[in-house]
Amino acid sequence: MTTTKPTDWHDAKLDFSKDMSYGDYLGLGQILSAQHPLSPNHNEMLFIIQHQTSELWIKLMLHELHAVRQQMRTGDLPPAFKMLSRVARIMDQLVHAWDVLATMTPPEYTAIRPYLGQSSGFQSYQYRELEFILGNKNATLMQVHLSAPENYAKLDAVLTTPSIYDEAILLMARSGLTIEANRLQQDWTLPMQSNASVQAAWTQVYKAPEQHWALYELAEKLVDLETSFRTWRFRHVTTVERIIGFKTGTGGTAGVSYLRKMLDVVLFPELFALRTEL
Ligand code: HEM
Ligand SMILES: N[C@@H](CC(=O)c1ccccc1NC=O)C(=O)O
Repeated sequence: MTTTKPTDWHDAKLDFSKDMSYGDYLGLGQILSAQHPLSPNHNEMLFIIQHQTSELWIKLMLHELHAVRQQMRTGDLPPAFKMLSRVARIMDQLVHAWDVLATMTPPEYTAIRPYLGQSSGFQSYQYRELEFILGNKNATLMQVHLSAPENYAKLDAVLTTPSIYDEAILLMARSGLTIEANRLQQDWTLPMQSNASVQAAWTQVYKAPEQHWALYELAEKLVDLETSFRTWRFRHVTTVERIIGFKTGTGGTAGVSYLRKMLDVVLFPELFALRTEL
């Protein structure tokens, strides 16, 4: 008769007919059956999983940033700092993810591209929400989402309310720093515009950090996040140029030249401009 020797996994639970398992908890049935390549090309699985994992990480960034915005409204900054650090590390992870996608060569992608139709990352509502909640508002781009009312409503709620950066400015005003009244009651759907009183207030913070420590720390967390985001944009455009050259985008933009313009976006303009004054 053979006897089983006790091992490190001897007491491991093996029967999940009645109990919640790993896959049940994580909803793996749904997640792992959501890859549906349309082309016969081997590399399409990479393309799909790269985008799906990016969207999952963006979902987590949004989850964190909505909580950050709430904590900023109530003035509870230490938990917000921790969440902002997490968001910046997620963005760094997405920066490194470009290395995986860059293993796809132009002929490999060319075999997949005709199957993508007019779909494009340009239509990612989570990505647009990420831009909006950080302050890069663009009301025109809402049109893309008219055909999906639930996504439209969520995006509209973020478009029409103060961004994380607006909340930082409101917080500065509540802390006694002088901010122009117009900037505190503006139309929140407007694109980012630099404001002299905001820059002057941040400059005061940076010139006397010990008097404004929480705002100082918040500012540096935002600069960290913007730095990671800029790196993501840069890796996107360089990876795209490497794979499709200067072809127009499936989403209808000029492609690389559109993405290059996006490198000029500054999410928190005064935080960068003030550095010249220090
Ligand atoms: C082979 C890989 C990729 C190519 C060739 C590519 C190409 C492009 C192009 C040409 C655009 C401009 C819009 C258009 O006309 O289509 C665009 C936009 C965009 N792509 Fe990609 N992309 C790639 C991978 C990715 C990945 C992995 C993500 C991650 C989620 C992504 C997210 C986006 C987003 C969010 C936009 C909109 C950017 C904005 O409006 O600022 N792309 N992409
Ligand atoms: N805009 C890309 C297509 C593309 O990359 C894409 C298509 C469908 C789903 C996600 C995509 N990724 C990012 O834009 C292109 O022009 O090739």
